[in-house]
Amino acid sequence: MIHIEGVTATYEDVTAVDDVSVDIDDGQFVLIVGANGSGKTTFVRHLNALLEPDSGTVEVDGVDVTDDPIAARANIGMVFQQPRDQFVAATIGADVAFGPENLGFDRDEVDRRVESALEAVNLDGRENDRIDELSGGEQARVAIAGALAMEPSYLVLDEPFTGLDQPARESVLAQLDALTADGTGILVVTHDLRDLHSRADRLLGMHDGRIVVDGPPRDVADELPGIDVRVVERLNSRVS
Ligand SMILES: Nc1ncnc2c1ncn2[C@@H]1O[C@H](COP(=O)(O)OP(=O)(O)OP(=O)(O)O)[C@@H](O)[C@H]1O
Repeated sequence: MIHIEGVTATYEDVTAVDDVSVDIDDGQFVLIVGANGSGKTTFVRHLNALLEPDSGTVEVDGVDVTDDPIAARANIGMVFQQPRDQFVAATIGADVAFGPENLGFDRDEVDRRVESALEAVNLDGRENDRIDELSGGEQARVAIAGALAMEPSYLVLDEPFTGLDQPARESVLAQLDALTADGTGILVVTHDLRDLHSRADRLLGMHDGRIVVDGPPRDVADELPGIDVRVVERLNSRVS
């Protein structure tokens, strides 16, 4: 379980996350929505200690993530909005191997994880392809494979659909379905609820750094316009 208690995060005079407390159960599929600047990215970057809170704590399975950031990053994989920014190697295989290598696994275990992660995103056999020659959709899948190779309990994806065409979008959605079926917890930061609300167990809506909406997507649909989240399709019968 991820246990977040009283987390506040500021950038100089801006309070980006304001006293947030929330628990996220294992295997949950959670959407995190909110207007631009509501604090979503800052919030999720605390979950694996990429950012340290000014006050409050984040615990994963009872361990404070700032006490053991390496364990936190092994437990909570993160895929960023611009996958290009997170690649560390020139080829697919080297990039996906980087995380498990850093965790100190031996060659056989690294190879097994790379193979399994690439298979999961339908890029098996493409280890030697150059990342800069891939399409945007393929790059998104390499970024997901890089996170999967850590075999995390949770995968956090920040705006994973930005810039993806429909086939690439569907491929990422299929990937999320497979992970859900395997029991991996999924947290998706998104502006775009299309195809996602029916998959998610829970929606967290942020406004001015606080979580002000929390519930199953269908039950909270009519609270979304109040936090400037556009309801792009009918989420329940009361929304027009
Ligand atoms: N590196 C930074 N330095 C200063 N202020 C920042 C920084 N990053 C974010 N902020 C501010 O913190 C607040 C929350 O930003 P954050 O990016 O977390 O929100 P968001 O909901 O993810 O927004 P978006 O949907 O636009 O990505 C905003 O007011 C933003 O301007």
